[in-house]
Amino acid sequence: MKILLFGKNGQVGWELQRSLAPLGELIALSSSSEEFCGDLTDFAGIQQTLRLISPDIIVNAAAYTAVDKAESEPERAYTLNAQAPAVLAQEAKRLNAWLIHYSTDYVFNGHSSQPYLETDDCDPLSVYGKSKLEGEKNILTSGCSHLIFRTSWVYAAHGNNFIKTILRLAQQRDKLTIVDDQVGSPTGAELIADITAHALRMVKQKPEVSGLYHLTAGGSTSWYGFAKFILENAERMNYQLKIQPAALQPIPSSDFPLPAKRPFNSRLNTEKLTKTFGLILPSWQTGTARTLTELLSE
Ligand SMILES: NC(=O)C1=CN([C@@H]2O[C@H](COP(=O)(O)OP(=O)(O)OC[C@H]3O[C@@H](n4cnc5c(N)ncnc54)[C@H](OP(=O)(O)O)[C@@H]3O)[C@@H](O)[C@H]2O)C=CC1
Ligand SMILES: Cc1cn([C@H]2C[C@H](O)[C@@H](COP(=O)(O)OP(=O)(O)O[C@H]3O[C@@H](C)C(=O)[C@@H](O)[C@H]3O)O2)c(=O)[nH]c1=O
Ligand SMILES: [Mg+2]
Repeated sequence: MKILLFGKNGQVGWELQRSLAPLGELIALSSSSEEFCGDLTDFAGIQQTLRLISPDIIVNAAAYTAVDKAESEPERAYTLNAQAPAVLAQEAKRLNAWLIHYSTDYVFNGHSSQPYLETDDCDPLSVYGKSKLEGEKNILTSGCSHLIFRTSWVYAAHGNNFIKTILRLAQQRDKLTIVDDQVGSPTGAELIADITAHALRMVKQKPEVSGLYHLTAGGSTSWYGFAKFILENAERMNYQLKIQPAALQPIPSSDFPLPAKRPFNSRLNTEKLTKTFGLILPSWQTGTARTLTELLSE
């Protein structure tokens, strides 16, 4: 089995390099790869790469993920998040290959009080969310076999994320205010990569699993709850903090204006995933604690 991975240096891409390696021949590309074009803004180059390699499975971990910057750079966000997946899907269809892709909780408006189902209506509030939703639709309508995993609040030891931002700010600032009215599930890139590999072991025997799945860690919290958990663990691990966990200040989103609007409710219902693939999803605290150990014991 030949697997072609795009976006190998991102949070999820990095972990996929590890989790997909035992499944077959893995070719992992970044935007600056030299032997094959891995730049998803170069559609002709990507098409050529796919035709030369002719993979059985295409995994797309590359994306435009700068949520606020996307508001002023919509063309680039749409190129990477909507049009590039369409090119990958067309080629997957042609090659009879599977396309594995990732999407986001930000496709929802967050007005619901329940965790969102795959069948719930989408209504993204931001350019990032809109561009990701268009990417999903382009894959669905292409007719290729696919797995689209919608995940949320991704962190990892490798890459940039909320955990690293909070650890840095807690060493620099005297005061830290964190929004407490947006809730979701912080999800480790390790978990996403491991579940991707698990699912890929099944697709050959069960092609009917093709579809869209919500994939997050278990449980939920607010960004404030996430930050507090990070600092409590960091303190226990003797990480020098200028701000103690109890000094973090919960605030409403309205007190933290940003260019992009975020959903208040980002919780995703993951039953379709756990039932289809026979999985149990560990709590967000388990993965976060593990990543903190990895980061702070270096
Ligand atoms: N981060 C999050 O909180 C969440 C992410 N997701 C989704 O999960 C997926 C993985 O996200 P995550 O790992 O966090 O993303 P990262 O931001 O960590 O990585 C994105 C990767 O995309 C690559 N990339 C950017 N531009 C290009 C390009 N022109 N050609 C090829 N690659 C490019 C970057 O590589 P390079 O540096 O080489 O340009 C980078 O490695 C994405 O689909 C994202 O939308 C979903 C929910 C939450
Ligand atoms: C740094 C910081 C952030 N915040 C708030 C702002 C925002 O509402 C929330 C999270 O901030 P961030 O900018 O880190 O997160 P954001 O970029 O919105 O994260 C999103 O990324 C994309 C790619 C996704 O797909 C989503 O699932 C989600 O993970 O925390 C504070 O309240 N205080 C702070 O000091
Ligand atoms: Mg961000």
